[in-house]
Amino acid sequence: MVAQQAVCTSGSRAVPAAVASRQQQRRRVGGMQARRQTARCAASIQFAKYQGLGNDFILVDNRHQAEPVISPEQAIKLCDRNFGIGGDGVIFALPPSDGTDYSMRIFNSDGSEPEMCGNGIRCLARFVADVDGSQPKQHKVHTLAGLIQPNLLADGQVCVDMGEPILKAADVPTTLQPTQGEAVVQQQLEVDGRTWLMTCVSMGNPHAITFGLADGTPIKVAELDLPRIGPMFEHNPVFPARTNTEFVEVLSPGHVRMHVWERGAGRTLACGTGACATVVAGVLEGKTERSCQVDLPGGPLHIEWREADNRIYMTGPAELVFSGSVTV
Ligand SMILES: N[C@H](CCC[C@H](N)C(=O)O)C(=O)O
Repeated sequence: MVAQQAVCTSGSRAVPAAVASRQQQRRRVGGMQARRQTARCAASIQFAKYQGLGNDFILVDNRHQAEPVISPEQAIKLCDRNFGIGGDGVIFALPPSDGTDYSMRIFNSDGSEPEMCGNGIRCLARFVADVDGSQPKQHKVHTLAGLIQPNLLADGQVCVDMGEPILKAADVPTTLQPTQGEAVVQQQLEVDGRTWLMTCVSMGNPHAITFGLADGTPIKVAELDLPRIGPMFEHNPVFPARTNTEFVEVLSPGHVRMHVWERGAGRTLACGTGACATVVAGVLEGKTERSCQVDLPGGPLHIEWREADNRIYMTGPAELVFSGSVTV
């Protein structure tokens, strides 16, 4: 995206001399302001494109300053797949906080800022290790969802300690009524003229998971019309912060298939926090084991909701696609 130059084109109609010279003066000043504006705004930014199961991100090493060098509005343009670099979001490595190695922030492709991104933090850990030339090891990352710890494995995969799930309805957040203590499990929700059974889980960001309808009809992911029904869940008033929505088909207690409509990014090929939330929901609903393979359109993630510490561990890939520079 090249910085916009203000281009003034003056009409060819005749005007009185006094007015013409005032107009000429204004044009001169305007031109200088435009050049100054362009000079002030234009900056060439180095980036790298990474993807985790096709959930792709523009990564920026922003550890030299606390504020992201790209604004949410610029992130929208950079994520555009025709007029920009293309991506599901922009992720920043920022200076450390509270004794961590670095911090993470992310802007979705709609410019909104989520608390956390599972595929994204795998990509970020790989990116930082590539930039620093460091060996595989555990990173401590400060995020809006708290401390998250990606571990770069020797086989190239990344295993992330995603912390504990948040189940209290008000903290997801959702206004759906709890059904199991403070948790919303298989609660009914009318969408698109059908009654869905929803389980709500936060991984720092909100997720609404459904395995099927109240009449017992199970999800068949191949039959979903996500572009049509996804926004009906994302913007539903029972989700005050909007929501990511996961549609899950059970293949076996240790193996599910999941398609996702993401808050602020729409249909993506994979969602790491969504896969974690899916396994939590599956266990709460008695449909899956705590250790489960989640098949997404972009590929599989392995998720374990460890009983011993109540923490969720996600293992999957993170790969460099290309790097470059962009003027914003
Ligand atoms: N769109 C999500 C953030 C990205 C999550 C997803 N890409 C992941 O891998 O967890 C939200 O607004 O909560």
